[in-house]
Formats: sequence, structure tokens, C-alpha cells
Amino acid sequence: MLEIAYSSFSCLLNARKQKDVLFPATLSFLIAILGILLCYVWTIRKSRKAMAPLPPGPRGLPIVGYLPFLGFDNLHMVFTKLAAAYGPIYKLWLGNKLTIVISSPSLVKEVVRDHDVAFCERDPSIAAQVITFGSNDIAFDSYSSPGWKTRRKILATDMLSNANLNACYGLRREQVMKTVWDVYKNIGKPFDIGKLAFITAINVTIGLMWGGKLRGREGAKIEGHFKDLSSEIMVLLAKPNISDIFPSIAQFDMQGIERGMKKILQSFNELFDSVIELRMNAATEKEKVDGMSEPKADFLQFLLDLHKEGEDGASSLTMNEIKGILMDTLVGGTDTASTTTEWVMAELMQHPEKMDKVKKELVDVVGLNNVVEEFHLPNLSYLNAAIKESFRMHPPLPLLFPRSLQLGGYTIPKGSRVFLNMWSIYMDPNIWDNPSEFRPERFLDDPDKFDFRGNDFRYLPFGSGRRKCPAVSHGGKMLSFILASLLHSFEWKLPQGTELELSCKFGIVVKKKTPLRLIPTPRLTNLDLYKE
Ligand code: HEM
Repeated sequence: MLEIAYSSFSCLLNARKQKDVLFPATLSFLIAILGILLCYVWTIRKSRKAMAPLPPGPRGLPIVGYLPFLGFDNLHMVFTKLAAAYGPIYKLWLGNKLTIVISSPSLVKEVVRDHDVAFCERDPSIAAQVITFGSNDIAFDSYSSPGWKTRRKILATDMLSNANLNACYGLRREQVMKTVWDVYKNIGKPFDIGKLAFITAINVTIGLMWGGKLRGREGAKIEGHFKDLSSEIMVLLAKPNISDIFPSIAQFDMQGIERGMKKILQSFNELFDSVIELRMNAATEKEKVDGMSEPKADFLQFLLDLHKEGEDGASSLTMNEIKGILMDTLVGGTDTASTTTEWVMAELMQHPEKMDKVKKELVDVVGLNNVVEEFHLPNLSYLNAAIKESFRMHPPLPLLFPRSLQLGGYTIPKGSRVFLNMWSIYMDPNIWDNPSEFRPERFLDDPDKFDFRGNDFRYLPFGSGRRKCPAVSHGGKMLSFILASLLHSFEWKLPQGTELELSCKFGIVVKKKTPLRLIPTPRLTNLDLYKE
């Protein structure tokens, strides 16, 4: 077509010199131009039909995009404000990364149900790759990596099976009772509730993994500041890193995020190495004495056996994969549970009439002459509703993120990062009546309506689809067991002169900004019940 136009144009120039051919030359030039125009319009229309447009979104600056305007204080809240201006699906350029934010149940369904496989990928940041031994874990590895499926199955189906969890009840009970005893010994003194819940959750988790407290020299070193390390991981994981946005300058690690993560990784690596070495040496010693090894029936042994099998068989796990799974379980599992415990307690302290309902229910179901047992938990409807309500108002992970494909009539290019802003859905008055009010009663009418299984896209505290939390049952049980035990065993009050405040601090797990500190007094009638 261009050739025709060009030849017509030169023809026209020539015709100026030869007046007798002027008319036919002009005509053929105009026809060619018209042809080009028609062809152009047709091509554009066709391509528009084939490719839906990108979603709308705010303009940013060249190179950095919208990054300088985000502030990154509470990203889920900033995203919610932008949804009010740009609708339930919008785009942002964060540096050279196209970011899509989704804030409606129907679009969330398209991602996690209708196009689950396409949106199952992760796009791990440098910080995430470092702390997970090179994405050798479950949370940050690619869906298409063959190792991911094996690791997820090992955790979700083998390690956290109902049968295994039931078998470990004694262990959970022992750790929760230990916490109750520790509180009792320090009655009248203020407790940091998040820390208390964290230590309980970490001891329950460690008990499941290698049966005991943090061990060895490295264990003792790490135990004291384990919660701080874990919080630091969550903050570094959520911090926007210039190295991720501009990979060409990643080697300079300008914000020191990679260095910070490597330092934390070193502590965990030493801990894992020491625990694994202890276990392997113990097995060898036993073998020397008895001629056979007697493996302990805990998760670490299960993982190490898979590692051994792999020496010549198919179902191998590398040492880095074992450490990746331990990291997910240790950090991912404990931080979410302890953060939620703190939020539920804070909301109940803020609403004494709801606290009274929880306490009355505990007296009715458990009785003041008993401690809470796990079989009581399903009957604690009001406490369970308060936990659900806390998940709605303070979801530990308000943003979930897979990616790519056409969604809601828009094209989302491969490689873009997609956030599912659940918090925005939880705060939508068209979906939840008075959404900023803490009202557990909204979950009481039909307790099965909003469960943790991820089938109702208005409420996904554990995510949904192939990448939903593999520990829904274990996480839920651990959380309500800790909460019920703390609330049943003690009355809690704020230290004199302090006030409650409920603001949050952004991280991959969103936490309470200021720690909740409360003073316990005994509540049980038989004081012997407090003893370990
Ligand atoms: C109150 C407790 C917990 C809550 C609220 C919670 C919540 C979540 C959420 C929202 C996700 C993201 C799902 C998605 O992207 O769609 C997730 C992923 C994950 N959680 Fe949990 N979780 C909890 C406890 C645990 C525990 C105890 C463990 C380990 C024992 C665990 C291990 C994981 C792992 C490995 C993933 C990544 C799954 C994947 O990418 O395939 N979580 N969790």
C-alpha cells in the first residue's frame, strides 16, 4: 500500500511538469491515500476487537510511574481509595511493573476460580527469594515449577492431614497450657498479647516440626528475638524495592533490603542446620547402638526421610527445599495466628459488651472448673464469630496476588502483578452492613455461610483456589485454641493510664501498630488447673 502511495506521489510530482496527465495522477494519488486510511481504520478496529484495552488507572510520572504517590503506609487502604475513583479493576505503573488492583467479589472469582491456573504464578521479589532459600518453599515458588506441587502436597496433605493434626493434639495442649501457666506465674503484670500469642504459636509449631523448644546454641540465640526477626521479614517482604522495579541496578541494593534479608536468613539457616544436624547425629548414634534407626514421628523426620529417599529414588527433597518448607511453616504460620489473636483481643477490649458475651459462652460451654479443650472449640459460636469478624476488619493478608490474562473485559498482560484487595471488599457498604463496625453477630445467623474454605468471594481470610493457605484447619484450630484459653483462664484489663488504639502497620502481614498490653487476673475456680 505504501508503495502505491509513493509511486502515486512521485507520479503527481512528475505530472506537475506534464500538465496533460495531471488529472488521472491526482485521482490515483487520492484513491491510494483513501485506501491507506481505510486499511488503517480496519486494522485498528480488528486489533481492538481482538485485544481488550487495559483497565483505567491514575497517571504516574515517567520512569517511576505511580510509586511516589502511594506513600506505602497502608497499601491496602491507599488501593481502596483509588478503587473509589477508578472502579473495581484499575491499573498502576509502579516503575516498569504494570500492577492491576481488583476490588470486587465477581472479579476476584474470575481470578481465583474461573482462571485459577493462569493466575497461579508468583512473582517473588528479591527479598522473598532470599528468605525462602531461592524460592525453594511453597508460598513464593512458581506454580509451574515441578518442585512446588510436591512441596505443597507434602505440607497440605501429608504433614497437616486431619489424622496427623488429631494425633498431635497432646502437643498443642501442652504448649497452650504452658502459656496459661506462664501467665499465671506473672499474674498482675502487663503482658504483650501479640508476643504471648506468638510464643505459644511458635512453640506449638516447633513441637509439630521437631518436637521441642528451639534447640541448640543457635536456638537459644534466636529465641529471644524470634518475633522481631519474623516481623522484620514481613516488613522487608512488603517494602517496595527499587531493585525489583529496576533490575538493571539491583546489584547496588540501594535500600539494603537484600542485605537485611540475607542477615536474617543467616540466623534461620544456622538454626535449621543445628536442628537437622542434631537429628541426624541422634539417628546415627541410635543406629550404632541398636543397628537400626528409630525415627521420631515429627515433620522434620518426615522431611529428612524424603531427603534420604531422594538419594537414589524419585521423591527427593533437597536440603534447601526442606529449609524452605520449615521457613514457611515457622514464619508464615505463627505470625498470622498471633497477629489475629492480638486483633481479636483488642476488639473485645474495645467492646466490653461483646467481651461479656464471649466470657458467658466460655462459662456455659467449658465451665469455670475446667480448662478449654479442643473439642469445646466448635461449640464456641460467639468466639468463632468474633474471630471471623476480626478477619474481616483486620485481615492479616489483605492483598492476595496471582497474575495475567483477560479479566472483566480488560487485557492483563503476562508478567503484570495482580493484587486482590480483599480489604476493600470487606469495607464495602454494598456488601457488608456498616462495615467499619465490629459486630460478630453478622456471622451468627448462618455460621456455615462464611467459612474459611474460599468459596464465597466476599470473604477469603485464607485465600482461595490452588494457592490458598494449605493450613486452614491447623491455623484456625491453633488460633481459636489460644484465644479461648487466654479468655477463659483470665480476666484482662488495660494497665492504668493507657488507652486502646486500633491503627495498623503495613507489612505482608498487617499488624497492630502499637502492641496490645493487658494485665491478667485468674478466672478459674480451681487454681490447680493453672499448673502445667
Ligand atoms: C490464622 C492463621 C492463618 C491465616 C489467616 C493464613 C492466611 C493465608 C493467606 C490469606 C494466604 C494467601 C492465599 C492466597 O494467596 O490466595 C496464605 C498462604 C499460605 N499459608 Fe497461611 N494462614 C494462616 C496459617 C498458616 C499456617 C499455620 C501455615 C503453615 C503451617 C501456613 C502456610 C501458608 C503457606 C505455605 C501459604 C502459601 C500457599 C501457596 O502459595 O501455595 N499458613 N495463608
